[in-house]
Amino acid sequence: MTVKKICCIGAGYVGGPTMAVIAKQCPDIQVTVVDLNEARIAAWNDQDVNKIPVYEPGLSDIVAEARGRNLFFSTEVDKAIDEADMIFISVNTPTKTYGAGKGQAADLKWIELCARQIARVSTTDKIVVEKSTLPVRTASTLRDILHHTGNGVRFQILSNPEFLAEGTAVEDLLEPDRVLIGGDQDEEGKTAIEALVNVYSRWVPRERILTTNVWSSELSKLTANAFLAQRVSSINALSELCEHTEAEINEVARAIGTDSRIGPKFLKASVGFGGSCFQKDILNLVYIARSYGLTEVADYWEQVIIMNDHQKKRFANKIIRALYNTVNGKKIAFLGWAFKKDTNDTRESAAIYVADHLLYEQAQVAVYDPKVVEQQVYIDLDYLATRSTEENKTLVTVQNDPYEACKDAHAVAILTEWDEFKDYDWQRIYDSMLKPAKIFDGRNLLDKKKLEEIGFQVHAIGS
Ligand SMILES: NC(=O)C1=CN([C@@H]2O[C@H](COP(=O)(O)OP(=O)(O)OC[C@H]3O[C@@H](n4cnc5c(N)ncnc54)[C@H](O)[C@@H]3O)[C@@H](O)[C@H]2O)C=CC1
Ligand SMILES: O=C(O)[C@H]1O[C@H](OP(=O)(O)OP(=O)(O)OC[C@H]2O[C@@H](n3ccc(=O)[nH]c3=O)[C@H](O)[C@@H]2O)[C@H](O)[C@@H](O)[C@@H]1O
Repeated sequence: MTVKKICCIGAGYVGGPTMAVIAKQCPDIQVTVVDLNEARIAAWNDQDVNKIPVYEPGLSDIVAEARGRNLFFSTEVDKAIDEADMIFISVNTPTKTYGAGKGQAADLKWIELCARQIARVSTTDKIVVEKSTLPVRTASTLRDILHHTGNGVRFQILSNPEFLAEGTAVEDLLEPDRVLIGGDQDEEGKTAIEALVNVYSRWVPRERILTTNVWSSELSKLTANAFLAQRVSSINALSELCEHTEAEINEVARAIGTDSRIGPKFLKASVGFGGSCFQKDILNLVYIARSYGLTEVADYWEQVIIMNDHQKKRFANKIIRALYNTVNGKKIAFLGWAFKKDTNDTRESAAIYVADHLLYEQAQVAVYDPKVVEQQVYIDLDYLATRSTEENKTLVTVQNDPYEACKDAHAVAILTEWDEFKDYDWQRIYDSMLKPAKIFDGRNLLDKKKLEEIGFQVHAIGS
């Protein structure tokens, strides 16, 4: 079967970039990305491609090339579903905030709504692809809904989890380590798998396209994120030990990373991992394991989250301690608010939690981030519901100029590893700060020796 029309439900950080790349690489396939969020679709359609809602290096060029040719963004969900022969579901699957599984299980409300909508409007056979990250066995729910329409339309369900990382989405999509496709192992299932393999194989070497049964594919996505996050928590755990023993975490990371069995990636100690997925997916894994009565398995993975929470809190406490145990009324400049560099995404960013902890102690926080807009900072803090919106507005300012953010500050904290921070005029920043001027480098980004020569007191992670 040759795919001619693709519909993707969900125009977010995954749906937008993945579909833009499919459209770029497959000019003969019409790709329509739909979303209920009108403002988001309007932004994807903005004449000025620099105003698309997801900031990713290289993405605006791809959108400019394909949009209007074979890439479309629309709010007409029913129409796009009915016209497509392959439908990707790429909607959000956040942690449940209510009811059974609150705080751990994935909220599959939006997934189920999509399945019901597909069941309701489809008049021709479809391949439905799980692109969202889902608990293992979700395909059985989709199957139950889609196979009981009674209108004779046939559906095949595939799992095709996405492994892109934000900030490098375009290169990850153009040159993925692997593409994973899970499907039923009968004839119809294999035909559906092959149809999707044929889309990716236009640009991904065939040997990098792995095919499995649906359940392995669903579980592999949660597992990959759990392993990656576990590495960060492992190195962060040791960063604390380094701070007590004069060992240097960067040196330890290099020493272990050169062992080819361990490998050098994902060993950067930090203020803690953030992002929309690591925490949510591990909590989901923990919940699934518990639901099967696997207490030891659940406890094992939960520790990754416990360690991460500890690291964020530890960083905030370190600032408070170094500022003589009181930050009340003291200005602390935050360089970075996004959860990592090269993205405007702030979901679960460590910066939010560090700020919240300092605000609890009545600090004055001045935030500068090259890509995060002012309103987002307040939305993130208000979401925690720790204090009133007015109080957040009083205690936190958002600056467009990093030098302004650092002026008259008692301390500067690096929360995101934006490259530009390395090139700032640190002498100028030092001169404008209160003394002793302190830097808390939550990313081990800056040149500690140079800063100390200027006169800063530098506190790095694991050093
Ligand atoms: N953000 C990332 O880097 C990655 C995310 N994922 C997974 O991909 C999924 C999507 O994540 P994001 O793109 O970050 O989420 P997002 O929140 O940026 O985008 C989801 C979009 O789906 C839309 N939506 C929800 N229900 C809808 C419906 N019934 N009809 C039409 N539109 C609907 C929302 O309005 C929203 O714009 C999640 O399951 C996530 O775990 C997987 C890999 C990477
Ligand atoms: O499912 C997802 O959403 C995605 O989650 C992560 O991607 P992402 O969260 O975008 O970014 P990462 O590069 O993984 O970074 C996650 C967090 O860990 C932190 N990190 C990462 C690496 C490291 O060595 N140290 C460290 O603190 C980052 O600063 C960031 O806060 C995975 O890397 C992707 O493969 C996956 O598709």
